[in-house]
Amino acid sequence: MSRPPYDHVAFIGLGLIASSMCHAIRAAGWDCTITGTARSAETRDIAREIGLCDRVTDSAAEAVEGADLVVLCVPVGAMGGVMEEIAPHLKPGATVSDVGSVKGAVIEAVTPHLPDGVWFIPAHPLAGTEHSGPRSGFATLFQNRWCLMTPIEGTPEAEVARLDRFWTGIGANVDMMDADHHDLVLAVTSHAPHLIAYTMVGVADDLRRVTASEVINYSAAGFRDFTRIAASDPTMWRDVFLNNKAATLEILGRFTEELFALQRAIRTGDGDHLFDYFTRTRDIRRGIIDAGQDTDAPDFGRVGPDTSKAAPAADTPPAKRSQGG
Ligand SMILES: NC(=O)C1=CN([C@@H]2O[C@H](COP(=O)(O)OP(=O)(O)OC[C@H]3O[C@@H](n4cnc5c(N)ncnc54)[C@H](O)[C@@H]3O)[C@@H](O)[C@H]2O)C=CC1
Ligand SMILES: O=C(O)C(=O)Cc1ccc(O)cc1
Repeated sequence: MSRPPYDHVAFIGLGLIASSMCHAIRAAGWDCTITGTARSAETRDIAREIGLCDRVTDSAAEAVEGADLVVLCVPVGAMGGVMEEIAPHLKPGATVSDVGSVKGAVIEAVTPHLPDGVWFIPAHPLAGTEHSGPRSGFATLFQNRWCLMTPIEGTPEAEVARLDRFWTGIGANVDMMDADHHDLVLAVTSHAPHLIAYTMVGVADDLRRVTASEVINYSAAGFRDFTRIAASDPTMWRDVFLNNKAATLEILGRFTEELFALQRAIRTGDGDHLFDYFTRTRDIRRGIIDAGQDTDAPDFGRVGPDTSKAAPAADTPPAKRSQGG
C-alpha cells in the first residue's frame, strides 16, 4: 500500500465527483480515512448503504474534524456557505480544496471565511458525466483527464505540490492556471457549449411541427449529444452560469455574432463563407485528435498513464441513473 498524500480526507457533498474521488482513492490503494457528509438525509443513507466512506456524518462540522484535506463537492453557489459552516471545525494546517466548475467566484466566496493556518487550494477536474448523486461515481472518472489548480498567492508550494500528488495519484494530469483565465477557458470549452445544448433541446421541444417521438427516433449523433448534456443537473448548471457571468456572456456575444454571419451566408447563398468556416473548424477538431485530447475518439494515443488494463467491471461508469442530492 503506497503512502497517501493525506491521511484523512473529508468530502462535503457526496455526488458524482465526491463519490468518484472516494472510489479512486480506494483504487489507488491508499491507506487513508475517508469521511463525508451531504445535505440531504437520503444521500447520506445511500452513501452509508454503499459504503462510500469510512464514516458518513450528519453534519459538516463532524465530517471535517481531524481531516488533513477537505474537498468541497457542492454546487458552486453553495461553496461560501459551506466554508463558513466548517471554518471553526478545521484542523490547523489542513488544506481545503474544491472541485467547482468556476474558480474566481468560488475563491471570492470561500476565502473570507478561511481561518489562519488553513490553506484553500482551488481545483477543477475536467471530468464528469450528466449523472449526479452518490451512486453515479466510478473510480476511473479522472484517468487521463486534466485537473486544473488555481492556487492563491501565499499558499506554501509544498501544500500545492501535495494536492498535485493527490490528483496525480487518482489518475489526473494536473495543470496550474490563474483563476480568471480558467474561467475564460472554461466559458469557451464547457459553459457556453452546455448553454447551446440546453437551447437546442429547448428549441426541439418547442417545435410543434416535429413530434417528440420523431426527435427521439431520428436524433442524429449531434442532437443525441446535446440531449445527454442537457440532462445534466439543473442546480449545478444554474450556479455555473450565475458565477461565471462575465466570461460566459463574452463568449456568447462572440457566438451570436458568428451565428448571425453564418445565418446570413445561408440566406444569401454564400457557399464560400460556409465552406471556409467549416474547413477552419475541421482543422481545430483534427488538432484536438492529433494532440491525443479526445478520450472518446478511437484513433489516438492518449496522454498520461496507460489505463487500458485498469478497468475491472466495478470501475466502469454505471448505467444511466441519477438520484440523491
Ligand atoms: N458533474 C460534473 O460533470 C462535474 C461537476 N463539477 C463540479 O463539482 C461540484 C459537484 O458536482 P457533482 O458532484 O456533479 O454534483 P451532484 O449533484 O452529484 O452532488 C452535489 C452534492 O452537493 C450537495 N449539495 C447541494 N447543494 C448543497 C448545499 N446548498 N449545501 C450543502 N450541500 C449541498 C448535494 O446534497 C450532493 O451531495 C460542482 O461544483 C460542479 O460544478 C466539476 C467537474 C465535473
Ligand atoms: O459530461 C460532459 O460532457 C461534461 O462536460 C462534464 C463536465 C461538466 C462540468 C465540468 O466542470 C467539467 C466536466
